[in-house]
Amino acid sequence: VGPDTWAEEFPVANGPRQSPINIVPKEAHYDPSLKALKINYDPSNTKGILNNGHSFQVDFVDDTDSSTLTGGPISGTYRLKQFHFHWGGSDNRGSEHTVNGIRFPCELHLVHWNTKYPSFGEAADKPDGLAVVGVFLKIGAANPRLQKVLDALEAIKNKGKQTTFANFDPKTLLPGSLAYWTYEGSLTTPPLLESVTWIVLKEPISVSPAQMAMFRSLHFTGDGEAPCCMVDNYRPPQPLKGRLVRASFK
Ligand SMILES: NS(=O)(=O)c1ccc(C(=O)NCc2ccccc2F)cc1
Ligand SMILES: [Zn+2]
Repeated sequence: VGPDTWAEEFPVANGPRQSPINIVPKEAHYDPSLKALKINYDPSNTKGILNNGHSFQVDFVDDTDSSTLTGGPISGTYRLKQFHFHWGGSDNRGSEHTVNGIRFPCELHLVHWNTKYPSFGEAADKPDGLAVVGVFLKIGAANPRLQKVLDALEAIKNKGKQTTFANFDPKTLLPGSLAYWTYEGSLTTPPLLESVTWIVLKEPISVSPAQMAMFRSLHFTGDGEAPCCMVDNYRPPQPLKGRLVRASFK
């Protein structure tokens, strides 16, 4: 049921480009040819918020190029599909990527698909199909931009619940610096497809302990089931298998 059993049904779980990974900054290669990230999101594309039973996600209308990611390590235009988070049962764990073995309490993923393919579903199994921007959350002051998302959670406490969520600009969740590490990886949940160019921002954003408690108030379980708090929905770091991690900064 957890990450240790996934290889039985999804053999790619032991593949050559699995995610997440532990990032060792000293072993990352600064690549001066890496471009700056270009992120343009249209808040009116916000479609709704859903408890999918393993996280919650905010979905976006992705039938036009109005919310896109370009530049950085990618070529072409990738459209924002959704963003979601991974978090722990306590503040000492929760992120999927780690930095020098340090785990953050939470990690944000902004999921984009390559418009050279007709849809997310078509892009999801191509080696250059997806690009996910990862942002670490670090315990500190309450994050007012995050609070708007967290205020919607009481309406989607249980698996399968969804509600309207409008006019949210995910760009407000990004840190001041867009400096990043990048490597070729995979989805971190089944089907674990090896189709993701990972772009992990170096600078974390803040989250308060009270805000972390709001993440942990969600349930993995559906209405009528014995409630089970949604926590520790992260996959631990996977073997690097010789992959290069590049840095956009010195
Ligand atoms: N944690 S993450 O690496 O950012 C991640 C992002 C997206 C998915 C996803 O869309 N899964 C469903 C799915 C997968 C493949 C095809 C269609 C799907 F709906 C899973 C993991
Ligand atoms: Zn994720």
